[in-house]
Amino acid sequence: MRTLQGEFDGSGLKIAVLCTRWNDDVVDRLVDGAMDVLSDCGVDDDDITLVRVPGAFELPLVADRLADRYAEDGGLDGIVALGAVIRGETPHFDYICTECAKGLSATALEYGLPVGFGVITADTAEQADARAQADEDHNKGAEAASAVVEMITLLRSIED
Ligand SMILES: Nc1c(NC[C@H](O)[C@H](O)[C@H](O)CO)[nH]c(=O)[nH]c1=O
Ligand SMILES: CC(=O)[C@@H](O)COP(=O)(O)O
Repeated sequence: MRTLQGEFDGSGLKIAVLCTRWNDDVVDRLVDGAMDVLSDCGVDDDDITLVRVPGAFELPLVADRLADRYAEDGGLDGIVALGAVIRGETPHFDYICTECAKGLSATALEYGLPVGFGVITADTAEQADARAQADEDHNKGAEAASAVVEMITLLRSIED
């Protein structure tokens, strides 16, 4: 039986980290978690581009624009999308979360580009805080970055 599995060797990879300004007290900790994982995987700091967008609703458009501009020429190997959407009084939360996830997934599929979904969707600030801890097992940014590196290497193994 043949098994295909990604690795966590990020040497030479070019990664874009997208993050929101909304809830930056949480999101900045997701960025820290993602950067720590990318560094641990051997991604060169000079090969990481950090892009800040207003909110989670804007993540897909910027992800799509980056993919369209850089994915084809080898200028981008993966995207880590980070945000924190915290439910309020109205259904606004649902629309933001749905469109954010749908849009990021559409870009991944359209360009064959790994996009890590590091967007916390929480009912309370406490839930969001619990998913942005320094411990990478409790940090959605670390989780998303790890998934991107693994997916890039897995997809390359399929192409071989
Ligand atoms: N409430 C949250 C938002 N709302 C803003 C939207 O994402 C968007 O920027 C606005 O609707 C303008 O288009 N964004 C978050 O990332 N997190 C939230 O909790
Ligand atoms: C998730 C959001 O958009 C947040 O701003 C909640 O806003 P609202 O209380 O108006 O639903």
